[in-house]
Amino acid sequence: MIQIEKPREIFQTNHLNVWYGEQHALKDINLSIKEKEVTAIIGPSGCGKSTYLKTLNRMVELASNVRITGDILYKEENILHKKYTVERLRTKVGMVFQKPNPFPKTIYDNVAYGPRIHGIKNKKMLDEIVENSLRKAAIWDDVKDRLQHHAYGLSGGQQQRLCIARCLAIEPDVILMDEPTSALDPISTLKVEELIQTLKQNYSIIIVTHNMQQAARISDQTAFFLHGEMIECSQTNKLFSSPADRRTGDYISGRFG
Ligand SMILES: Nc1ncnc2c1ncn2[C@@H]1O[C@H](COP(=O)(O)OP(=O)(O)OP(=O)(O)O)[C@@H](O)[C@H]1O
Repeated sequence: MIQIEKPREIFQTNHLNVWYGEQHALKDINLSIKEKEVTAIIGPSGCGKSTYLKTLNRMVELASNVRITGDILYKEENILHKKYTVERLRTKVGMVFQKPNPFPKTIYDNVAYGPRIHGIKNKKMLDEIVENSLRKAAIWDDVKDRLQHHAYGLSGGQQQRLCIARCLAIEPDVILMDEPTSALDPISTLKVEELIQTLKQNYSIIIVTHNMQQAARISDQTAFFLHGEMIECSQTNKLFSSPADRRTGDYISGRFG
């Protein structure tokens, strides 16, 4: 008998609550993120999408007066446990932001930055990591003859793929993407979407997007958030064709948000 392997869960959030002071930004979120799939988080402005993403790499802790309850299991270990260090987490969970944010350095040094921090000094090894990461981010051909040029000389779309290469250089398992194409033109957007489709063969990707067509095009499962609650999460085809909750239907058909 042929056994079809089900995707494993890489992240599991159980009864997750986040407050910024009095503001209850995430309310009892129970969500499983599957390995080597693309999970899209959608919902209107202020519903808690970015907060959820930033909780997964504990960036949310940078906000003042933040309080978190519940569990976040990454490969079955609770990352909110005080023994789990942020440094350890960030080697496994990389992040790409809305606006491309290369460091004010050369293209090479941007990608080599993470590996150098982790103690890799050997030039040949760094050269290999830089080339492989740029290839995986589908930008090697654009930059291979100008690795020592400043990253700011690249177009916005190229800068975003460079930031993805920088993230891949630390060999993460998970890539968090917070509206990664919202500052890009349609052609660059298409390239990044194609890249996401390729990357999911090896990485688990969680993407926050305002663009519902984008969620429908590139994700396997979609979660809809509203006022800090997760209203529903299901296979993307199902969520967009027959949502279980009326509020999801209203949002995806443009009745609000
Ligand atoms: N650092 C912070 N301090 C206080 N409140 C915050 C902070 N960050 C976010 N919030 C509040 O938490 C709620 C959720 O914000 P969040 O940024 O997660 O929403 P979002 O769905 O990502 O919104 P958008 O689509 O506009 O980016 C909002 O009410 C927001 O004002």
